[in-house]
Order: sequence, then C-alpha cells, then structure tokens
Amino acid sequence: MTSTLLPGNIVYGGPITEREAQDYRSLGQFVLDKYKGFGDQTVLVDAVSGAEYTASFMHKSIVRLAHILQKLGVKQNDVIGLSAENSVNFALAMFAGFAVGATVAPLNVTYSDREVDHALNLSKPKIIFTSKLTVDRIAKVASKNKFVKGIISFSGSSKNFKNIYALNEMMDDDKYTTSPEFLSPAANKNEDVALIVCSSGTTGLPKGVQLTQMNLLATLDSQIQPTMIPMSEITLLTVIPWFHAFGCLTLITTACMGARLVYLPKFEENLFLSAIEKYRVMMAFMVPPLMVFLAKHPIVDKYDLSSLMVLLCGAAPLSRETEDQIKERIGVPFIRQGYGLSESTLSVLVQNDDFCKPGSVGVLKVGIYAKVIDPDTGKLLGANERGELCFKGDGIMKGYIGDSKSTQTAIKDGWLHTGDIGYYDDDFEFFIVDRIKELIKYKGFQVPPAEIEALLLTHEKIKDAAVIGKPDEAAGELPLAFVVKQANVQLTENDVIQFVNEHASPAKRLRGGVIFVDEIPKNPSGKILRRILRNMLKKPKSKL
Ligand SMILES: Nc1ncnc2c1ncn2[C@@H]1O[C@H](COP(=O)(O)OP(=O)(O)OP(=O)(O)O)[C@@H](O)[C@H]1O
Ligand SMILES: O=C(O)[C@H]1CSC(c2nc3ccc(O)cc3s2)=N1
Ligand SMILES: [Mg+2]
Repeated sequence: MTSTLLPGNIVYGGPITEREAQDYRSLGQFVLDKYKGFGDQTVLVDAVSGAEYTASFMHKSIVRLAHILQKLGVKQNDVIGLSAENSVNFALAMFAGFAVGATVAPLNVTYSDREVDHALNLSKPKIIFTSKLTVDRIAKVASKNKFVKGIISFSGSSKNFKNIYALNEMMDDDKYTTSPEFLSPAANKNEDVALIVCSSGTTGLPKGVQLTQMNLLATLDSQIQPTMIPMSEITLLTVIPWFHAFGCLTLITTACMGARLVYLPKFEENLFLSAIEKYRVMMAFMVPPLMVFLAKHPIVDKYDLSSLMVLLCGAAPLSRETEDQIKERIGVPFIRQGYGLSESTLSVLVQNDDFCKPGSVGVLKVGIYAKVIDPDTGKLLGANERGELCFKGDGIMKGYIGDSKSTQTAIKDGWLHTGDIGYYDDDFEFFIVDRIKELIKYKGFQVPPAEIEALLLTHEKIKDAAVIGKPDEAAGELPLAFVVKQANVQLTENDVIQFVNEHASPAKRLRGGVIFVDEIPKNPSGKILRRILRNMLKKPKSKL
C-alpha cells in the first residue's frame, strides 16, 4: 500500500481492508478461536527448556485459566497485573485475562520496589501474576496496597503476602472447571481497555498507557497481511520483553497468525545465537543493542545464522552503519526498521520491500494518518521539513490512566503528539531525527544527539556512545560524548574530538568534551537513559 497526501499536508497510509478482528465479539474470543483453529501446530517454543506448546494446548489452558479467574471473582474490566519474564505462563495469563474481558497490566520485571509501587498505583490490579523471579518483590509491595486481593504465582511463594495461589495447583484442580469451552463476554471494544502498558520511562516516570480492545484488534487487522509462506511455516524469535508494548504486541500478533514463536526469558549471547541455529529462525524481533551485538561481537561467527531472512528492529534509533555491518557479516537479506510508541500500540511506520532507504523507519502502516508540525507554532509542514511527528488512527491509545493532564498534552483533537522530531521525503518515507526533549541547544542550533552517536559508532575503536548537552553560560549547551572503547584499544579524548570535527558540521563538535565510561545506561529496549548521564555530570563522582 502506498501512502497518499491529503489536503493540509496530511499523509495517509491507506485503509485497513481486513476487518476480521475488529468485527469480533471481543479480543479474548478472537485469540481463543484463533488458537482453537490452529490445532496441533506448535506456536510457542521455550528456547531455554526446549519445551514446545501447541495451539490446542494454549486454547485448553486459556479456557481453564479463564474459568479459574472467574471463580476468583475477576470481572469484566477488572485489572490483572502480570510481572514475569517471557514464558508460556506469561502468555496464558495474558490471554486468559483477555478471555474474561479483564484489563492486563504487564510490569517490568527489573523494576525496583519504588517503581513497582508507582506502576501498581497507576493500574491498581486486583490480582497479580508473578514468576519465581518476581513473587517476593511483588508480594512485598502488594502488601502495602489494599487494592491487591490476590497473587497467582507461576512458581515459588513469599511470606510477604497472605493470599498467594499456585497456578499449577489450580490448573490441575477440577474444582474450578472441566468445561472445554469458554465464551468471552461481549466487549465495548472502543472503551474496554485490554492492556495498560508502562511507557519506558525514558523522559520521566513511566506512564500507564491504556490500549483498548479496538486498538489491538485494529492493529491485528493491519498486521495480518497475506504472506507468500504460510505463517504456520514461519519461525520467529523474540527476546523483546513481553512486559513492554513492542514485545507484548509481537506475542499477540504472532499468536493470532499461528506462527511458531521461539522466545527467550532474557538475552544471553549463546542462547540467542544457538536458538536461531537450532530452530532455523527466519525472522527475529530486535532492538538496536541486539543489532550492534550481531554486527560487532566475535562470538557471532561461531553459529550458523543462515536461516535468518528478516530482522525487524525498532524502539530506538538504529544506525545505517550497523545495518550495513550486519548485512555484510551475516548476509541477512532484509533488515526492516519500524517506529512506534507504547501510545500507538505497535509500530505506525515500518519499512517494506518497496520503501527501505538506509536510515529510514519506513512508511505509514494502513489505517494510520500522519502530519509533521512546527512544535512551536503548530504550522503544518511538508515533505523534507523537520518537525514534530503526529499520528492519528485506530491504534492510538485511549489515554494515560489517572493522568488526564498528560493525556490532553499528548492527544490533541485525536492527534497523538509524539515528542519526536522527524520528516518524510518525497516518497513519504519517514526519518526520525531525535526527541524534542533530547535536542542539544547550541547557540540556537538544535543538535540531535542521535546523529553524533551514529557517527561515533562508525569509529572502529568505539564500542558504544551517548551524547548529551553540557550546560554552558554562553552557548546554552555544548555537545558532550560519553564513550565506551572497544577492548584493548588506545583512544584519547582528543582522538574522539578530532574524529567528530572531521566528519560533522561545526555545531555538532564535541565542545563539551568526552568522558570515557564502561557502559552506556540503557533500558531493555535499548533507549539511552540520558537523564542518568545528565545526573552524572552534576555529580561527577558517580560511576557508571
Ligand atoms: N525506530 C525508532 N527509531 C528511533 N526512535 C524510536 C524508534 N522506535 C521508537 N522510538 C522511540 O521510542 C519512543 C517510544 O518508546 P516507548 O513508548 O517505549 O517509551 P519512551 O517514549 O521511550 O518512554 P517515556 O514515554 O516513558 O519517556 C518513541 O517516542 C521514539 O522516541
Ligand atoms: O510492526 C512491526 O513489524 C515491528 C517493527 S518495529 C515495531 C515496533 N513496535 C513498537 C511498539 C512500541 C514501541 O514503543 C516501539 C515499537 S517499534 N514493530
Ligand atoms: Mg514516550
């Protein structure tokens, strides 16, 4: 589908012609019926244990767990928390939540007590699913929040909370149900919230993004395109955390397509590479740090990755150089960048066979409208003009839970204002420049840190880099680079400064200097946590 330009410089990705999912009774029923239809196909593979799960196993288990949730008093639109790493039980808990018409609130398993408390007080879950890894911390924080009535643990328990059920015991106990079927309650799809996902907390405290059943159903209809190879013969791999919007939606979309999804609970170099080799993985969902790993790490040469056809990368900037290095080294035929926000359900822009210029994030998906505006005046901009990206469409969130002020700031007359600066070219292919909040203001110039970082990553002695603005009385801010050197190399601050001087325009020079560090602080999806670096500047003693 090619984009069109509507009056007022509005770019349109075209209509979603498919309506199977959107016209369904509910999201939960859609997933149940899809799984039932795929029968004995393998749909999930645990890369650690090697366990394989068929669609009929998933269907039967979701039905059973849905009955259990109802017996525990979970009603339509109640909130269920889900704090676990990628696992078959994560998928069962989420889909059973959808089946009973509840709202599912995934929680980042690396959250501290304070962050768990913040997230719980956003979504206020009645029941929380936990894994062995998270049960103790969740129990401790839940005991301080009266709205939590019960915890269902995949394994392990805790003395910190009285009402903890063991999932496996309940699943084996026929007192709950032996009925082979379950009818999901009919949903008010535009209002009923399916997911409350926490944004990544890159620019501040995470926000509770409410995604309605229709947000997900429309995304499913836009995503499920006819493919040459039947989806049942496609093996995908994901290590993207399912508690994050990107990971969660890849689980849901692949489940509804009947593909075989190999998952990892967390990234481990050998496990990641051996899973690709062992399961002959064809497509992998990626984030930039994983792409940099594939491009640069020596261990990659030890594995046969020849089955890889497509790498789908998003969530943070991917440099063209990294893309080229991977193609050169591994020969992956297709690297597809996508751009999305928690607030847009899944990606709104994604590259395809016809639109995949190096460094672009692709073109609009069907059902999505875009406009680029001057962030100061609101003026509608045209092709090749840099401004704030705004999107409208069926995947745009209902709003931030408990925060109408931030919702009104983010969504104005139906348009999601992303806070990202970008532009589209004459072919309506989009390019992300940076975030408004991250731009370095040097003497009136707006310097995008991502551009200097991409340049620094091309230096053979530099393993990773992050650039921020160092406050300066005269100039406002001076670009300053935090640099991680490759192992056993000689590299001075002046070498780095000279390198940028030779390759970048004057405003982008590292007048703020260079600080060598052991690692760049990032969140799981590879976003640089610049606020941590800014704090480091204020307190130089703090170590990274
Ligand atoms: N392909 C991409 N290239 C560059 N940036 C991207 C890409 N995909 C996503 N992003 C960035 O990720 C953001 C969406 O990320 P997410 O919703 O996970 O939370 P966040 O915006 O990082 O955190 P918070 O909103 O809590 O500050 C986008 O606004 C954009 O800045
Ligand atoms: O839609 C796709 O095929 C893949 C390509 S990259 C992508 C992304 N989805 C999201 C969702 C939320 C978010 O914060 C970032 C991304 S990138 N989705
Ligand atoms: Mg955001």
